[in-house]
Amino acid sequence: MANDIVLETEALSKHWGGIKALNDISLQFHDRQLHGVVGPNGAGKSTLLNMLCGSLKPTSGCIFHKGERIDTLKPWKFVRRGIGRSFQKTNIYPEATCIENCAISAQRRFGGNFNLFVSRHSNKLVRKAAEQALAQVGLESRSDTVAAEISYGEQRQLEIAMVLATDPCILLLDEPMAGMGHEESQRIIELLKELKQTYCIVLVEHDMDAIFELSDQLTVLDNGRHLITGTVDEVRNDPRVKEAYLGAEEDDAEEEAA
Ligand SMILES: Nc1ncnc2c1ncn2[C@@H]1O[C@H](COP(=O)(O)OP(=O)(O)OP(=O)(O)O)[C@@H](O)[C@H]1O
Repeated sequence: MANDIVLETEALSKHWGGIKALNDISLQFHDRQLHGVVGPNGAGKSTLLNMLCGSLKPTSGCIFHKGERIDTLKPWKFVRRGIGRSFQKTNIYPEATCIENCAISAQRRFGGNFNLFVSRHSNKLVRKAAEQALAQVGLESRSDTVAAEISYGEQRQLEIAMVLATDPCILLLDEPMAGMGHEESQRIIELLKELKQTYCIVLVEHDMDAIFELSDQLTVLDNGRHLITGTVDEVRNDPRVKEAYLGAEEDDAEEEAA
């Protein structure tokens, strides 16, 4: 195993009854690279992320983190190992300030809960981690603003900060640009370009321009199957990919016409 592979799946499958949400997927994710995952609706992208962060157990197959098998571990152990995940829908506490949102996440790194018995030292560490995470995404000026009051784009940035506050080495990001305008997406693209110099990032995203711009490796899933993994150019020119997407577009057009 090349030593820059930080996360690996081997013949990973998730079946629900007769539904093969993901079937026999073997992938390697490298340190300091952004690995895009795309595919038509229902391809299995979120299912893959859910298994990579431990919240869903595979039906069969294995997941390795730095060569050690982890798919049998509890989800909190994935967090402790530095595997952090953001969600498709904004997952923040709207009534809490930005710094409090990050502190709640950072707390997971230090293993405690907010309570009267947390030491002053660990409170300081939590506060520092939260401040650092906010600064990483460029939201330090929003530190004391209630999360509900910042813009939608900033809320998505905050969600990335909340993952960063858990001190990850791997970021699993589920559609961080969903619902954003061009300018806001551009801000996230620049942020991810910077973050991928430090972290392994697995990015599920429907915005193809963003995925093409950001991905070092790109995987296409279709109907639970692995279609191809390669560079952006390799993937773009692959006839199977065009077919998977054109097929999907034709179906959409037929539905709209009906
Ligand atoms: N809890 C579940 N029970 C049964 N089937 C499920 C469950 N979760 C997902 N599926 C099915 O698994 C398949 C893959 O779903 P998944 O959400 O991973 O796709 P996706 O590529 O993320 O789709 P989208 O782009 O629409 O978010 C779909 O057919 C979906 O209906």
